[in-house]
Amino acid sequence: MWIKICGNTNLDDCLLAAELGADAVGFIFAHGKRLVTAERVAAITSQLPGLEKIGVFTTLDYDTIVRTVEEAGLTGVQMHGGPDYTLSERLRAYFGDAERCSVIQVLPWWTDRTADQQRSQFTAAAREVAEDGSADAMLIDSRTAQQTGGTGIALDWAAAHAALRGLNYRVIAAGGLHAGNVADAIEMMQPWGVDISSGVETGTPGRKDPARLQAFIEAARNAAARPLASADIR
Ligand SMILES: O=C(O)c1ccccc1NCC(=O)[C@H](O)[C@H](O)COP(=O)(O)O
Repeated sequence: MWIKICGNTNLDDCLLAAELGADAVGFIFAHGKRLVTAERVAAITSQLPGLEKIGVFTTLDYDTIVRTVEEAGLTGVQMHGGPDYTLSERLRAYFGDAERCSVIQVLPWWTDRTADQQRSQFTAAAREVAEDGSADAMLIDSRTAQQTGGTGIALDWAAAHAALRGLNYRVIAAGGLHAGNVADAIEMMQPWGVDISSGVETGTPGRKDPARLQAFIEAARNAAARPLASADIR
């Protein structure tokens, strides 16, 4: 199970995430409570060996993304403004393989719409990401009319899983996860990875709570090690 801790703003939280066994840390280059600059992130990533460093973008501007990846020392891009297949392909062509820079396409799950209202559009978008093939994974995240990401709201994992059925592609589950619900999310969605931000914070957005961080990573690792109760393995 690939585990990403998102919305970081300081080195200490990233070092702790690495020590506790996270695979990736994320930084938000989009307006909101956890916005960071490339300069600030460069000071963090230069002291973080061996961990994936993912930049989260709502912009679809190719030049801005490439420049930020290079200035901030990132190893991956999470595209919250799309999906945009042309941009994904251009980033893949520029950076080469995922070793240099992975590309994650975000598919929104609208928490203010029912599963029936969004299923067909969601499934069509997921199929397009899979058929296009230029992204390394698709990340399913809660979206509201007000917030593009970092909502802290859980989505309907079973409905999302059903809408993704038959797709042979890496899926990352996100949106409102925490130590108490990640096992259910893993059981119901059967993702390749999980991503969290708000659920490992207590007060200030962008500051991670060590106890919550540890509890989340342990819960995700334990859940991933258990055989699935459901026989429905994608
Ligand atoms: O966190 C933000 O402020 C943000 C703003 C715009 C786009 C994405 C943003 N965050 C992305 C994430 O932190 C995570 O990838 C994901 O949304 C999970 O967040 P959470 O529900 O808080 O666990």
